[in-house]
Order: sequence, then structure tokens, then C-alpha cells
Amino acid sequence: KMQEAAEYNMKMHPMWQGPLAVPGGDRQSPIDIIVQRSIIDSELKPLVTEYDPHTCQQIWNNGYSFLVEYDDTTDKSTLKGGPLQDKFRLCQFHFHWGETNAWGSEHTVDRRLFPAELHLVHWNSDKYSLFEEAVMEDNGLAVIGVFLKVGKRHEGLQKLVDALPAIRHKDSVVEFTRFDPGCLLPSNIEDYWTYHGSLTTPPLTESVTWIILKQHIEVSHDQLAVFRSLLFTSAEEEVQKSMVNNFRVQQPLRGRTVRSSFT
Ligand SMILES: COc1ccc(C[C@@]2(O)NC(=S)NC2=O)c(OC)c1
Ligand SMILES: [Zn+2]
Repeated sequence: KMQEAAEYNMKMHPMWQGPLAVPGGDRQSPIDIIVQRSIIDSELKPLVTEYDPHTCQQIWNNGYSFLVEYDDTTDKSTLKGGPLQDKFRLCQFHFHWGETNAWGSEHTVDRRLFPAELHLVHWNSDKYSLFEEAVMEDNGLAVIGVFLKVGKRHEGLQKLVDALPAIRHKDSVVEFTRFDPGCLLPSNIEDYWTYHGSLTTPPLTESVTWIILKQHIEVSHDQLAVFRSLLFTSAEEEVQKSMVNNFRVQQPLRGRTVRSSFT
């Protein structure tokens, strides 16, 4: 059912009408993280996030997810440490989710699916001066992946949920300020898996150091239901399609190693 949902979406949604694969792509995302095959790397450092809520600018529906965008013209909201050698600048975060709570995440852990997954996207500002440059380089991006589970209401998320009705349609945007993305991180960010992969939508560029947190966050059923009230389609289109199942099918590991920062 989940596989069908993903394949239906990838067949029907304009996002996927282009090439579905990167010729010769051997570091594609997402993947299933097989815990017992991950290699504990004691040299992996703790993640250091320094997010300035004042760099938050807008929230918009891009027709595949909704993005909260940050001013990345200075090093005000950054990520360093973990597996990273350089300092990375936060540029946006977005989510992937299913039509039901039974699936929706892009990565899985021992085949376990989560109802949604948060991606906090950062680019290497030590080596590059623009996101557009960094996205083309194999050490260009660092994305923190956080699994969402359905449970108690997430107070920090509610400000974002309340903004969603204003961006129901593709290409709608509203001002969104003073949001601290740190409030979406779980208490434990020391335990994570990391591997080299790609964007999970076209152009599927293989420029991402993935950092998948072991600890999930909890959001309420109703909060997740508001995600599903968004639309893939713009206001002009006759047939409105609800924004659900905006995740990619899993990709072969191709001999890659997934490292873990914990035992
Ligand atoms: C050209 O630059 C792009 C294009 C697509 C995405 C979105 C996505 O493919 N990447 C992740 S991560 N999840 C996704 O859905 C992007 O995000 C950084 C950057
Ligand atoms: Zn994503």
C-alpha cells in the first residue's frame, strides 16, 4: 500500500515527470538504515546547531512540500560538528508525510516507517558562497533528518501549523518570522546515523551528508492532519489534489556505509 502510494505519486505528480534516476547514481537517498550494519564511529562529534530565529523569513507551498525559509546571506543560523568538517548555513526546512499515519517518512530504520520526516537543510558556507553552488558539490549540503511520531501535541510546531491554511495552494507564500527551528529538534541530538546521499527529488543531486537523528519528535494527530490539508495544486487548477505521500521510494545502498555516533 505504501509502495503503491509512493509509486502512484511519482507517476502522477509533475515533480516526477523528469528523470527518475541519476545515470550512474550510486549514492541516492532515501535509504533503509539497517541498525546492526551501521558502523560505530567514535570520532563522530556532537552536532552543534546555532539557530537565530530572527533569520526566519517566510513559509511557502512549492507544490511538493511546504518550506520555511531562512536568510542565509550571513552565518547566523549554522550547523557544525557531527561528521562535518566545515560550517554549514541553514537555508530552509520542510517535511515529507503520508496520507495516513502508517507511512510518510523517506528514511526508515530497520524497515520501520514513520508518519513524517523533517529535513533541516544547510549548505557549506566555508567552501561556497551560494546555496546554488553548494548543491552541485559532493560536500555541499548537510541535511538533518528528524522522524515524527503521532502522540502528544508539539507546542513549538503549532505556530507553523497555524500558518498552513494561508498557503493551501501551490506557490502561495506568507511572511513567517521569529521561528526557532531548534524547537523541532528532540532532546537528544547526540545519537544519529550519517551517510552520503542525495536530494530526494529531482535533480537528485548527490551532494548531501545526511544526519538522521535516532530520537524522534512527537506531534499530534490533528497537527499532522493539517499537513494533509495542503494541496499539490495551484488555486487555478480545476482538480485539487491533497498534498500527501510526498516521499521518494527507497534507494539501493550501493556498498555505502552508514556510520552511527552511538552504540
Ligand atoms: C535544487 O535544490 C534542491 C531541489 C530539491 C530539494 C528538495 C529535496 O529534494 N531535498 C531534500 S533534502 N528533500 C527534498 O525533497 C532541495 O532541498 C535541499 C534542494
Ligand atoms: Zn526533504
